[in-house]
Amino acid sequence: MTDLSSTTGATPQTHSGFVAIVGKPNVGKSTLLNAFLNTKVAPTSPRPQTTRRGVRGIFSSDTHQIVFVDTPGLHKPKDALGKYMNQEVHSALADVDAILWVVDLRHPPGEEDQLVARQLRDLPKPLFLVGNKLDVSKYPEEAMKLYGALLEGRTADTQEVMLSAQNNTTAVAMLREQVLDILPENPFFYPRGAASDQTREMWAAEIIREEAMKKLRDELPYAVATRVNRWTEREDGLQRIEGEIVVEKNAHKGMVIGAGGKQLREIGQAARKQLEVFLDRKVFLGLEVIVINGWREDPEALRELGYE
Ligand SMILES: Nc1nc2c(ncn2[C@@H]2O[C@H](COP(=O)(O)OP(=O)(O)OP(=O)(O)O)[C@@H](O)[C@H]2O)c(=O)[nH]1
Repeated sequence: MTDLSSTTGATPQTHSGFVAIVGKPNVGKSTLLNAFLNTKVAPTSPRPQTTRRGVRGIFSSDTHQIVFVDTPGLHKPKDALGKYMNQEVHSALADVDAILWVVDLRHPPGEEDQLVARQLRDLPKPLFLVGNKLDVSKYPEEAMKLYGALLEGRTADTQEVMLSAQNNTTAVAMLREQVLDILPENPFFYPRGAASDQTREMWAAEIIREEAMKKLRDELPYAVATRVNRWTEREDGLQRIEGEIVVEKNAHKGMVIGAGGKQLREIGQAARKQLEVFLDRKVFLGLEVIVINGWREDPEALRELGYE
């Protein structure tokens, strides 16, 4: 990056743009986003399809701003929620200036990667193929070649990077620099200090959902949504947050609450701990489980829960 302002005396030109992070579920997209920003704006969990909304994370330097659009993992949809998630990916790709395609170097490409590659091959936008989980991959170079081959014939700018989003802050910072370098000349889209466009309530609800998804078994993790309805701050700094875990059937309610309320308590404790770390404040977290029948197939309920 060259800053001409010191030699010309002109106001420094700003560069900014939207960059989508795409890839199949569970490859580490949200982990990479959080690493780019050195903070937690997106939920991560060992379960695929944790991310449901195109969360935006924002990184700003003096002259450059990247607005990251973290997308849900592209997959074959099974229900209206799944369709919503895939649409989020399509619209993210149409609106961005560059794309980061994250792949898991532990495995060769599968059907879902081919699905992603098909969407990316003819897209006339700069692309970074990011081979992630380098720390735990046995044959990273071989895997990377196979992923690269899926893009054969692509004419737009394509760069390849292998790294570990979880453990390699230097490589992540270098990739961020490469992305900054290709941003078009634009005014900043967000204030310099902003890290995300989510409200604090949406952010907290996603942390609660992350903890719920980690604890729940079988299909249940995908049948829960979360929201935060009240957030008040006491004079001594205590944050009082009241949230709901939404399930789609009465029968699921007890499964989330667990015997004697044990499981709900554990979800609440884990979420509260995370919230306290990130807010650096004491948190009281009240959690309730409510039923909205068949919410995953109900457009109105999906809207109400913020999936629109
Ligand atoms: N060993 C290792 N694990 C990683 C790395 N990056 C991510 N993970 C783990 O991979 C899992 C999935 O990470 P996420 O960031 O939630 O993946 P995602 O692609 O956003 O997943 P979806 O929300 O399903 O689309 C988590 O358990 C992460 O801790 C890495 O570089 N190395």
